[in-house]
Amino acid sequence: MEDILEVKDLAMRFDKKTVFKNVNFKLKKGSMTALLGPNGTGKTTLINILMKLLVPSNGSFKFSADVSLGYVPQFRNIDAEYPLSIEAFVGLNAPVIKTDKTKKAIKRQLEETHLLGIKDTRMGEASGGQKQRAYLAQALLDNPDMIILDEATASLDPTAKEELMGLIKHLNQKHKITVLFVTHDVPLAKKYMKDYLYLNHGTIQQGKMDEFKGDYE
Ligand SMILES: Nc1ncnc2c1ncn2[C@@H]1O[C@H](COP(=O)(O)OP(=O)(O)OP(=O)(O)O)[C@@H](O)[C@H]1O
Repeated sequence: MEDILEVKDLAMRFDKKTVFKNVNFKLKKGSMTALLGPNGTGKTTLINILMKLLVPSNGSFKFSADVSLGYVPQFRNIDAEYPLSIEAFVGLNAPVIKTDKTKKAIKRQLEETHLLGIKDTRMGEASGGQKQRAYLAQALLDNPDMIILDEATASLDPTAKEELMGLIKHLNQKHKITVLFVTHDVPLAKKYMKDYLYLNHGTIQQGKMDEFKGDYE
């Protein structure tokens, strides 16, 4: 299987503090990888570099040609008063004037993420799992080849976690979407992901998820 991402000698320093260095890895198209590591080891920093929100101090990375990336953040910045409906929120990732084609695409993603029945619910009053699926639907509007989820299951209850992960697995199997999933939840990663990247002590290791033996859980 072809690579979708190649990371070479990546390093990140903030002022004098080196977060990581010599980070090298490749991800295959259609792979499911957990990005693990203790707090503060640079998982979010690495994602921000891949999303081109940060410029690395050293090294380079390359996605395969024409790759479309989707990003699913944690929903923590949505407060109870947030006025938009789930449908309108998903549509934020589309032009303001919605053509019929766009409206259909939004409907399809609401269906895909099991939100169509509650599309008029206000985001502010949606449950954590529903909010997270709305972020996922938003990211899916771009028809991504790869999605990056940053601690998307943190603060969800067990049922919502399983539902989100089931959906991610379905997207991987049905649409061959490559998944990079940042998490602290090793059991969940063992259940749903195939490979791991483990960021610790300033560098990275890669392996098969069922063989992961990190010194933290
Ligand atoms: N803009 C910045 N300026 C200076 N230091 C930063 C900046 N962003 C992150 N850091 C530092 O880089 C280190 C890695 O942070 P990062 O948020 O990437 O870790 P993380 O592995 O995602 O942590 P967590 O699991 O707690 O989310 C931390 O020590 C953090 O304080």
